[in-house]
Amino acid sequence: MIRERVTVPSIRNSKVRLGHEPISMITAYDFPGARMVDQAGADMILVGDSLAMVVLGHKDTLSVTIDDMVHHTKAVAAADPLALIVTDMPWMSYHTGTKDAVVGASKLIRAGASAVKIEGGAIRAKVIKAIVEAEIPVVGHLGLTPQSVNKFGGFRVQAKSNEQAQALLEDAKTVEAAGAFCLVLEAIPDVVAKAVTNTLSIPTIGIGAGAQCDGQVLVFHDILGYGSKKPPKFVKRYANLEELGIEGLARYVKDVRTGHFPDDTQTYHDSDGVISKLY
Ligand SMILES: Nc1nc(=O)c2c([nH]1)NC[C@@H]1CN(c3ccc(C(=O)N[C@@H](CCC(=O)O)C(=O)O)cc3)CN21
Ligand SMILES: CC(C)C(=O)C(=O)O
Ligand SMILES: [Mg+2]
Repeated sequence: MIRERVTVPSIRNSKVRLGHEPISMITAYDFPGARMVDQAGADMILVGDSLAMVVLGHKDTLSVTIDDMVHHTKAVAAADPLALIVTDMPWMSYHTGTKDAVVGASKLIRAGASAVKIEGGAIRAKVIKAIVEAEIPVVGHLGLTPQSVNKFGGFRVQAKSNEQAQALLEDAKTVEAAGAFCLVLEAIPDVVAKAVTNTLSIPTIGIGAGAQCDGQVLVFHDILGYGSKKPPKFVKRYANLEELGIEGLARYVKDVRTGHFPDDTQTYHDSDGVISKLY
């Protein structure tokens, strides 16, 4: 089967209950990463603000700016993936008013994203609406919204009480009504994600939200075992890139030290014999 370019309408229509297979989404932050994700056949690439943590080594996602997200979106878009590129609106790029939010979102679109992602429910309805009205597709994000880390007092599983679960369902309806075309659900009990998935007509994409969502997303570095920090419970590791990488790098270091690199195949010669005496 020839893979087609993934579009916003094709994702919007991908509810599992309508017979579609689950949506697969993976983060990428640069050109080689985007190539790998696209060649793996993922439907969507998320240029996540998790970039702050997994690429830059910071303790949370609050340090990255709209300019950082533009920079990395350009690198991902340079891979010209068939997967749909969604870029996170970073912290404080949509909290200061709808105009700032729309201008910020437009920068991400000009950098090569096809949609932007916004964390939060009812409190962000106005801003989601404004961006959608500017004809920029929006992905919602509820549950463990990492930009709320200081409010939550850490990266904690959300919607664990009946009251909070009901509030999350209401937020999800509000995000859909505001015009989002899909919704990420992060670190919530599976029963809550199931209720949201069954209630909404836009697809849900889970990360630590159980198997009932219309899709799944994980961080590139978590899937590949690239980066040494302990990943969250919801991660399944499919490779150990760090181990593989260290092994390759160590062989290079050893070859340099023992004089086995470079050899003739990696060396240029004066093949025309024109270089005689050099002083
Ligand atoms: N590598 C990585 N993977 C991610 O999925 C990810 C990031 N970084 N950075 C941005 C956010 C932050 N995320 C996180 C980070 C930590 C936990 C975590 O430690 N969770 C605990 C449960 C905490 C509790 O509720 O008590 C766990 O053990 O899973 C969860 C999500 C998800 N995102
Ligand atoms: C974890 C996903 C959903 C995300 O927002 C990110 O990678 O920044
Ligand atoms: Mg994010």
